[in-house]
Amino acid sequence: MPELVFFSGTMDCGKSTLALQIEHNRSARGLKGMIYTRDDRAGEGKLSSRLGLVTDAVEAGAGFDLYGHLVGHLSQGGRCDYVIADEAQFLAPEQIDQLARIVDDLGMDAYAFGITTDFRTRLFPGSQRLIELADRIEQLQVEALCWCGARATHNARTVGGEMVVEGAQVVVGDVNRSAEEIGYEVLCRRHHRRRMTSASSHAGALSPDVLPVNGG
Ligand SMILES: Nc1ncnc2c1ncn2[C@@H]1O[C@H](COP(=O)(O)OP(=O)(O)O)[C@@H](O)[C@H]1O
Ligand SMILES: Cc1cn([C@H]2C[C@H](O)[C@@H](COP(=O)(O)O)O2)c(=O)[nH]c1=O
Repeated sequence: MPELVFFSGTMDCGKSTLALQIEHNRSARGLKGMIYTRDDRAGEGKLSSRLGLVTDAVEAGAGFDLYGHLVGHLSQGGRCDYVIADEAQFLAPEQIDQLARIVDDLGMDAYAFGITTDFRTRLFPGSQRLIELADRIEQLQVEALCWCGARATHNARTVGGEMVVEGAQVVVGDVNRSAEEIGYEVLCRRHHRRRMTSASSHAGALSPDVLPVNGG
């Protein structure tokens, strides 16, 4: 049975890398995928991973009909065996419904990748709809870590180095940005609640470079 699968996690946990791996493995066996994305950091019509891989994709902007686009592609003799949608948190709920329709009416697997919650710990509308509709929700195996070493479960936004909890829901950006820029950092819930980023906690590396000197 074809499935709508939501691969979710924090920023920087390897979602786009997995999307590219799924695409690579299927196309290596002669299958054809349709890749959608929206507002990738690498620019319009790109699906990029921090590991340096990037591929072309169809930009699914506001009002773009994924189901209609795919039916148009097929009716012009194009082939498609599966669908990938990256940055799916940015898709509108009706676009997620279109993904579900692709699965049910066209009989294709659809793999959606995205973060679940925003910097305020609120669901993105697209992610909420995926949670409502997906056949399966998969958490990525490679966990991103908070500066304290716990599993990172939340995304923090920083402005001028300070964590903020107010602002526009969508601001395209990245982790490890300089303090002057708008940036993001993944945190565990405890430190997100306490608004403690690695900078504000003065956290060093998780593993100290120098062993503690024994007083004797
Ligand atoms: N220099 C590197 N060496 C090894 N792995 C890296 C490196 N840079 C990034 N990564 C891996 O890539 C992951 C981020 O992948 P990416 O697909 O861009 O994440 P996401 O799409 O979830 O934001 C990091 O969690 C890390 O595991
Ligand atoms: C938390 C949060 C993130 N974003 C943006 C920042 C990035 O452009 C993407 C996430 O991409 P990734 O490949 O998963 O790192 O989302 C945002 O707009 N609003 C937020 O609250």
